[in-house]
Amino acid sequence: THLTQRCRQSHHFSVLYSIGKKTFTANRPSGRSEERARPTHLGAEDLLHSGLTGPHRTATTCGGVRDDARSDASQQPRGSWGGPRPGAGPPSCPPLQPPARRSWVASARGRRHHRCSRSCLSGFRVPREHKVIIVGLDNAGKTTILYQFLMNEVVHTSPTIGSNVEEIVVKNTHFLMWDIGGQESLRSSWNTYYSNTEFIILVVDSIDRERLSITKEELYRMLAHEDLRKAAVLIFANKQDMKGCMTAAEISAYLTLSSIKDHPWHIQSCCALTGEGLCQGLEWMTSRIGVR
Ligand SMILES: Nc1nc2c(ncn2[C@@H]2O[C@H](COP(=O)(O)OP(=O)(O)OP(=O)(O)O)[C@@H](O)[C@H]2O)c(=O)[nH]1
Ligand SMILES: [Mg+2]
Repeated sequence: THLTQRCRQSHHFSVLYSIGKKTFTANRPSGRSEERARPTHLGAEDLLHSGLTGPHRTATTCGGVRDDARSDASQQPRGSWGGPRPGAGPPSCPPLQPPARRSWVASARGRRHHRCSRSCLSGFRVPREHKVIIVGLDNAGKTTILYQFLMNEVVHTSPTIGSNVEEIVVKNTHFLMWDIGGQESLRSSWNTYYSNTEFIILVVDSIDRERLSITKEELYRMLAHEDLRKAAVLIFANKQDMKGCMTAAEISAYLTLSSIKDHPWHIQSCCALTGEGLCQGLEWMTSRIGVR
């Protein structure tokens, strides 16, 4: 049952079925692992106040919710399963009960299954899903963040080839989150995920100063794309546990976020390993729903 649930959520429905066992278990290659600094204490209060928001004016051109927004998985490119490896320590299936210490709920149900049971059995209206893409350079922590949202724990990851998709429910708001592989060779295909996107989550590795210029290029390329004209941007300054990391304010200055006037944006420092800062980011997203 667990494997079936996981397969329903994955793009690789048929591939995983053909495997039939947990042979997709693999750890991140050792070359990708990082030496972790001893986590510094990041209080929830610190992180709560370590976010910056823009644009600083009446948001008449802000994206908010698009009426035509539909999250249709069938329109999306097929990608490889680069998500957490169920045999690598954490449970192979998300918990069916929401995590107790967060106010939001991660849905473990596959989208198709979810829709069918709601509409066929109970007659409730199918909740509208808000499409989110999670982008950023490789090794930034995108997949780790996605599964922190979903399972409230750290999973072992391997570089994502293609994408992972999960439904996250926050205070009755349904987000369909696409975590897209960030390796250089994959970035040119990010645009195939853009249609109907309401939120961009850009994950920055706050210790990776050398590649921040590449992140900046990618950010402005995305903002110029017609399909993302109305998208709001949440920037996660991830890996705040690492010694010598850049602060959210430094990253904001480098990325010249204050110059972005035509997209609502918010930068939030976080640590995907502890989950600190992630809720604040999600709260900003939910606060944008319905804002025009
Ligand atoms: N120290 C620290 N390590 C982190 C944090 N978030 C993620 N990592 C580690 O960073 C590495 C890369 O994480 P992933 O989530 O796989 O990165 P990704 O952005 O999905 O990478 P691609 O799939 O290749 O695009 C893993 O070893 C994670 O454990 C964090 O907040 N702090
Ligand atoms: Mg990944």
